[in-house]
Amino acid sequence: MASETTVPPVRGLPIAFYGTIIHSLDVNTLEIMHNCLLIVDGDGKIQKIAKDTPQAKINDLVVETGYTPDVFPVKYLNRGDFIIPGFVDTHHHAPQWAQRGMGRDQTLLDWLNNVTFAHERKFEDPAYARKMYSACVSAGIRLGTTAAAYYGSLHGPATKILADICLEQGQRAFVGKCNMNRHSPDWYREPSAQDSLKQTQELISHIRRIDAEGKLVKPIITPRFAITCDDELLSGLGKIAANDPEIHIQTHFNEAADEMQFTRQLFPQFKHEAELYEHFGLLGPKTILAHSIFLEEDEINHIKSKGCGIAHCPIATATLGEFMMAPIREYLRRDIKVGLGTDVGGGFSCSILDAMRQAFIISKARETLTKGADPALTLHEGFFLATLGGAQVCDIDSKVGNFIEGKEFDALEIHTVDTEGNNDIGCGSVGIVTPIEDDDSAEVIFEKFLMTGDDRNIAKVYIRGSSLKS
Ligand SMILES: O=c1[nH]c(=O)c2nc[nH]c2[nH]1
Repeated sequence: MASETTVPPVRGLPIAFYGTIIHSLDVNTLEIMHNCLLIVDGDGKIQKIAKDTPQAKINDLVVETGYTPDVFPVKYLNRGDFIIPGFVDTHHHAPQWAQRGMGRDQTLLDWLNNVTFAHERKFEDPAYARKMYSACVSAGIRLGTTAAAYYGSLHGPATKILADICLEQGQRAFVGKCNMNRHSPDWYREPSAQDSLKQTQELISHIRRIDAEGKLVKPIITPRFAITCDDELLSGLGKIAANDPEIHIQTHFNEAADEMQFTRQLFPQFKHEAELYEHFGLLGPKTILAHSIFLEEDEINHIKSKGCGIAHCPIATATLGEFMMAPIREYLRRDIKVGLGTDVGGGFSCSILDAMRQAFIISKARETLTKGADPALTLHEGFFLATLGGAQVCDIDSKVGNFIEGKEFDALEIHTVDTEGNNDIGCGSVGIVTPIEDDDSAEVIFEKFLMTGDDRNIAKVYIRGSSLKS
């Protein structure tokens, strides 16, 4: 009998780093910790952070923390190397991994009908699902995504496989199957609301069986959007959420002109989408709203009062259908939670670094359009969205997102200089990151990585203290 997937054990042994550690304390505050000793305990939790520690003091601190220096592994980071928190992808369609960027010239609803549904249908085959999802999850880890909110296809069995794979590979994940019982081709539609709800309950039970404490993988209710869910289905999902305060929810929200028009036609009784999803009990502090482009004033107040988070997906919204720009500056001004999403496969890239760079471009365009009223995102803000902001949107910021003693160590070890001290050769282990020069400060090196680095610079990926990329 095949054994069931279980939570991989944590490393079991402590590890420590000494060098430059960089993280966000909040949206406005980037902290660069120099000569920092960071100790991770055997359970994968950050046990000690000691900034500005002279090298000669390391042994004393190791002893103070309860370890024996002779046998304690301290990893000394070279100049050009640093540690940052892992990236959080707040919006990712795993079954679209092999169709990224296809059909960009179409409007959203045409793209779903002409490109996407046919592709997602392939996930009725569990063997295909296993092959694609394994590749998709390992690519995300390689690119530094330590946590992701995944939409599966409509298939319960394939989505269980996605959850299994996240657990097997050790990625932190929210996994949901798409609920959709209308307004899609009959060959890609659930037969009834009852069937969709049953498959959802079974998926939730499966995930809670393989990861009972939700250490890595958690279920997430995933009404694809109101167009594909009838009233009975939306009410049933709202009831599941009402009876399960721990459950997360994700959906698409105010994302395109054709989508908004059709939604209004289907639900004329609601003044906007916020009222619609609220009516069905689907808005709360654990709800992730993808896109959120065209919100009315009242709607913004609504989602703020409910504590919802926004998955900003600037690649998809700028390249699929019309060019659209979510009002991110306004959301940040109002203290609404915002993170970044790759939106694979409306988004062509599965890299959060790419999503961050595109967020800079979109925010520049908005700054110009608003004549400076909505200033463009700063580098620090972009990095915050990619890390702590994403963790807030997924409601896991008490566990991960930055380096605070007691949090779990989800982190990336960045190298911008190879073992010979070179980085200007345009190839090899450090890729084509902008050359590091002798007088570059840690902040300059960090900016060079954010703006020009790629997965070759992500030398190690740690989730709960275990290294997943070697
Ligand atoms: O970017 C998107 N991708 C999708 O698969 C989808 N479905 C509904 N709305 C959507 N938007």
